[in-house]
Amino acid sequence: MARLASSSPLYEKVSLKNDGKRAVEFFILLLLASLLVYRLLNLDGCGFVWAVAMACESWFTFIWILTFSTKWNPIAYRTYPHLLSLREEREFPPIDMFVTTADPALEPPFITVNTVLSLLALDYPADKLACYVSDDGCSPLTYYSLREASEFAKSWVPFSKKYRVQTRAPFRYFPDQDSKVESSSEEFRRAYHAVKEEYEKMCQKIAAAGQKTSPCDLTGDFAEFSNIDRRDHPTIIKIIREDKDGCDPDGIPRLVYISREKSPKYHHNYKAGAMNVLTRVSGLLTNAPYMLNVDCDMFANNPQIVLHALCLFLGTESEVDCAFVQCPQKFYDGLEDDPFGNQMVVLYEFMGRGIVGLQGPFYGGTGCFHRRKVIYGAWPDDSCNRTSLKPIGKGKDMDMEELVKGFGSSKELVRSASYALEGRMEPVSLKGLSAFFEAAHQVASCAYEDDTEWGKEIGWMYGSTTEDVLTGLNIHRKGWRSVYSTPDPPAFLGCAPNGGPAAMTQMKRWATGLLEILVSRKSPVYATLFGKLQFRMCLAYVWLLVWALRSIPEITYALLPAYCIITNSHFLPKVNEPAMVIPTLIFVTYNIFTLFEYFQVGLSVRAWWNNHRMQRVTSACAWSFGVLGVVLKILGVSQTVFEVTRKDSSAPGEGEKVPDGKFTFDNSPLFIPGTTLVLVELTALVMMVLGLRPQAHGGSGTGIGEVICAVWVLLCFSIFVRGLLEKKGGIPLPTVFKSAALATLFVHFSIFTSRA
Ligand SMILES: O=c1ccn([C@@H]2O[C@H](COP(=O)(O)OP(=O)(O)O[C@H]3O[C@H](CO)[C@@H](O)[C@H](O)[C@H]3O)[C@@H](O)[C@H]2O)c(=O)[nH]1
Ligand SMILES: [Mn+2]
Repeated sequence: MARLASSSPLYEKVSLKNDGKRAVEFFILLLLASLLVYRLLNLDGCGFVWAVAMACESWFTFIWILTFSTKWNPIAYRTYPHLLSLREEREFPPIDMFVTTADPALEPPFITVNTVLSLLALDYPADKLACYVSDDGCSPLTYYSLREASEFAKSWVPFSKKYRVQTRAPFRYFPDQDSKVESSSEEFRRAYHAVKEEYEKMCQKIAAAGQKTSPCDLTGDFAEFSNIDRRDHPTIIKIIREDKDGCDPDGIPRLVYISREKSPKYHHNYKAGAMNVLTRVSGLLTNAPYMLNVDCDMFANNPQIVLHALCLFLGTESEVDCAFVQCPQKFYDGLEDDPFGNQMVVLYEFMGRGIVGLQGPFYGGTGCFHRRKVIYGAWPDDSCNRTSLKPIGKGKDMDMEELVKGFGSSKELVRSASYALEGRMEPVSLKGLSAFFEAAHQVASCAYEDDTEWGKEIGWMYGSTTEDVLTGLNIHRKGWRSVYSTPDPPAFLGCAPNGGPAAMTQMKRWATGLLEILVSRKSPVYATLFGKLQFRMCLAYVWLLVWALRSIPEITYALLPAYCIITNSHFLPKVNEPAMVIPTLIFVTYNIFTLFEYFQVGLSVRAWWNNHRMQRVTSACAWSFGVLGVVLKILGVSQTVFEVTRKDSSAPGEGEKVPDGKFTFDNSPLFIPGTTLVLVELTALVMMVLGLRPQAHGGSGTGIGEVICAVWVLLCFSIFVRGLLEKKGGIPLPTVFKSAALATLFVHFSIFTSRA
């Protein structure tokens, strides 16, 4: 495709480096180093506590080095889609859009429908778009809802394009617009009320269908859903909307529903498995060179997002610079001051942009545009074969036999894959829909991937519950770079889980999946040694993949003040020692510095504090179970699982929502570490106040430092203190008892070791 004259580039790359911040970060690094030196110099006679503290602090220094390196050169991309709009429509490449959903109860079809509607209404020639929905829940309600949505799209798509609606997910658009509409033109008002009425009808139908055991009679078009077991059923593929008369750029994109075959005999590999089926089925029908994928709750919030992404794909000098375009995950209905610390704004802004300045953003699983050929395992053109794995897709010398080995036995799929790898844009010409159905059922079956490269070298990678990071890493390993797109308004918005069990479970899954990658053969260390992953990119990946491991030193360090108070010893210098300056400075500088970062992106002190303390809670409670999960997997005791996050439905009449920012507890063992920590610190402080402690050895008893630290830990875990006191919504008694038992053990252990 011809590129525009270089005088009007489609995008710009801007460096956001900030020398002041670099200096402070370096200063903190120096402080950490001097603390370690101080510990080393005073090793004699200090014993166990000293060594433990030093080990933890070495780890924190290591993490800081990773952070420091990653944040060094933050980058932003600015894209100019209006320049792209000047081009002829026929120059625009086709895009396949994938939506995954897995459970109609945790992910209400109403939400999926809104996401799909927002995609169908994107500002892009409709005949170049196709939307594929994968339903791992095999739910007739989801299918029913999508059919209704497709009907409604007939009014919604032209309406939103004609009036340049910004938010094209109706459930977000209408409530927001109601107050403004009365001051608009007569014509708009009429159109608005008409389309709103249709929308409400659709909602009512979906809600009514959701109330019944099955949404309608499971006959006719629905017959395949009757008596179905979602864990054991044949493939269901439905073309909800096809492109009958060929090209109509002003029409409505194609919409396809897929529920892949499931069988207890085959592991379905969760989302990665679903994505691979979507890739194959779409390869047969449309075979677009670019693929957008979103989670079912991540609606398109910027209707121009495809154009923004194409600015990057088409504007980069060489393909190697842009394997995929990732948009950051942002959330709608974000609670004020981020009480659960899961909006990740600051994380994306500084760490995220820093990574963008390295080899490009990690793949985040949603809001991402991929090149199909990269997903098909292609290497950048100039690459030499540095690993034992054969590079696929080297243009002319493509070997048919190799392709069948990689892509499986479907002739149609192999042909379409060879087109994609060669960069030819046409889809395979299947003779009519029945030929398509036959081939599509074949590639969506459980057994299709046997003895192929799917999940290993082709498609979304298997073996981690964070398949996104693993898949992205495998792309970066080949030397590809990726690009970040942050248009205004934000490209996609999704829903962040509420605080409590849902958020903790999600964090546990992430930590587990990330650690699975670190200990696997696909780890970034190998990728740097034997592949083309850049060294500092490797450090950035390590920073992410060690999330779970960070829980161990963090819990240990949080226990140290309690241990010292109980045993009347110390792990910090005394107030009268000059060395006390070092930990004090670290504490003060670090906190002021991070606070400043929150101010930089316009957030409040409260948001900073919430994130800081929730980080400690997540680490102690969720990440620690990530370590446990992976250890059990390595020992062969149990497998890791992908537990789907509950999405709160804003569907009208779907019951009450509780977005009051209150952290809730349940019986899950995830809450035991936090409860135990709180009980231990409290016990220590009480023992100190009541004078129940042993005499200090030679005047080296607990100092003020340890007491401040214990109080700080209690402040960080204050939701647990509250949870202990509250009857309703507090920590369940069984959890309290288990934690109390652990806390008692710890106190006895401490006293025992100090006597020994
Ligand atoms: O067996 C499964 C399990 C999940 N999903 C889909 O995967 C997506 C993500 O699931 P969710 O429960 O929302 O997980 P999150 O933790 O919110 O997802 C984040 O983290 C995942 C990796 O852990 C990535 O895959 C996601 O893209 C990213 O948004 C959803 O659309 C699900 O429908 C499936 O299709 N099949
Ligand atoms: Mn999600």
